[in-house]
Amino acid sequence: MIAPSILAADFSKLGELVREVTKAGADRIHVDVMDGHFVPNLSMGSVVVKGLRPVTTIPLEVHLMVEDPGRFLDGFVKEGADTLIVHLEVLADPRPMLEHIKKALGKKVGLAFNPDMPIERIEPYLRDIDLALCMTVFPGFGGQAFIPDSLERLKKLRALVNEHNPACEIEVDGGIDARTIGTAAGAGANVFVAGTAVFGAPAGPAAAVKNLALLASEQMSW
Ligand SMILES: O=C(CO)[C@@H](O)[C@H](O)COP(=O)(O)O
Ligand SMILES: [Co+2]
Repeated sequence: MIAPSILAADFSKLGELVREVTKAGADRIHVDVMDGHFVPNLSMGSVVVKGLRPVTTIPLEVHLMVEDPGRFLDGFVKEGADTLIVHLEVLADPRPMLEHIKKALGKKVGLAFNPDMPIERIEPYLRDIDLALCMTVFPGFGGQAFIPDSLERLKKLRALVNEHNPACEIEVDGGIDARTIGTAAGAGANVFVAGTAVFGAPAGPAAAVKNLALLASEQMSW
């Protein structure tokens, strides 16, 4: 599955671009939310989800790179978010929030973690989540290079997901492009966030979505 990240889109044409990737077969839209504290950058809030909701029928997933995600969940749900992804780094005890998103808010829940988080730390929560978001760059900016060590981490994560919750998706985020998507798929990922590789593609976003989906599907042998 391909999840174009709108962080790399031309915001003056956001609706048009989201319509284009939807038509090209994108599976979900990835919305990067940054608070300037958890990551050294600011991005967008629930008003963007509100604007995009009528534009596309595919799910909108919100990647909350914020220190205090609990403050923002209701707002994103109200505006039409389908999946809420929170970072393990900011949660002393993740379970109450994971359960709140799933049971009280009735939304899909993702748990994200940075490239320096030991994979074993995710294991206790795999049964509580719909999606494990393995960062393949340090969060905060689009256009960074995929960290090669991520491949070994993905293999470990795939083994743990298969053992505990095979329905849990493994999403990769950061530096995913035509050169890296195949190896990430081969190592165990099945959802691919791509910002620059979609919205900055010389051939255009629609062609990029189709090409990335093809390259990933050829390598998913696990
Ligand atoms: O969460 C983030 C960055 O913190 C990502 O979702 C980026 O937006 C992906 O951008 P590319 O690396 O694909 O350009
Ligand atoms: Co993201």
